[in-house]
Amino acid sequence: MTQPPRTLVVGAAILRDGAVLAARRTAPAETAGRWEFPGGKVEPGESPEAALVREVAEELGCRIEVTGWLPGAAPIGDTHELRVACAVLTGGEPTPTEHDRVRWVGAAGLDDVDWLDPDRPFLPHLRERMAP
Ligand SMILES: Nc1nc2c([nH]c(=O)n2[C@H]2C[C@H](O)[C@@H](COP(=O)(O)OP(=O)(O)OP(=O)(O)O)O2)c(=O)[nH]1
Repeated sequence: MTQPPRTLVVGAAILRDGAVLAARRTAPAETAGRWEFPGGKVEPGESPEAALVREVAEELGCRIEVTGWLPGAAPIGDTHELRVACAVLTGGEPTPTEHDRVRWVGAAGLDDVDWLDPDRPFLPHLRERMAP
């Protein structure tokens, strides 16, 4: 039987000064305390880039510009999938409204962060983009 398409979740790897912004989730309980790329579900009729700009404005009160997508997509459970784009800040300073912490992580510290599992396959690609 054909499976229905997975709902796309997009995450923004916001890069500045050789570091990426990680955000710590507060809900739901299964994901609280784990770190992720800010973002969320793409709404019907919305482009992935527009979803990222919207979600980051909602979650962090700042503006970003998407600079390119990291390769691949990672399953989230049975129904969703994650794609991650690199982005740069174009206005404002990230101030979390839904996460309880944000932090800038350098390439050397990427593996030490307690990322959500679907985020991990993107880390080698991200490290390449962060190389000086
Ligand atoms: N935003 C984000 N979600 C991720 C990442 N990795 C990962 O597994 N997820 C999962 C967590 C959630 O189950 C799902 C995204 O849900 P969400 O709650 O952030 O999405 P949303 O803002 O559109 O929320 P909603 O109100 O529509 O539920 O994807 C990631 O790096 N960023």
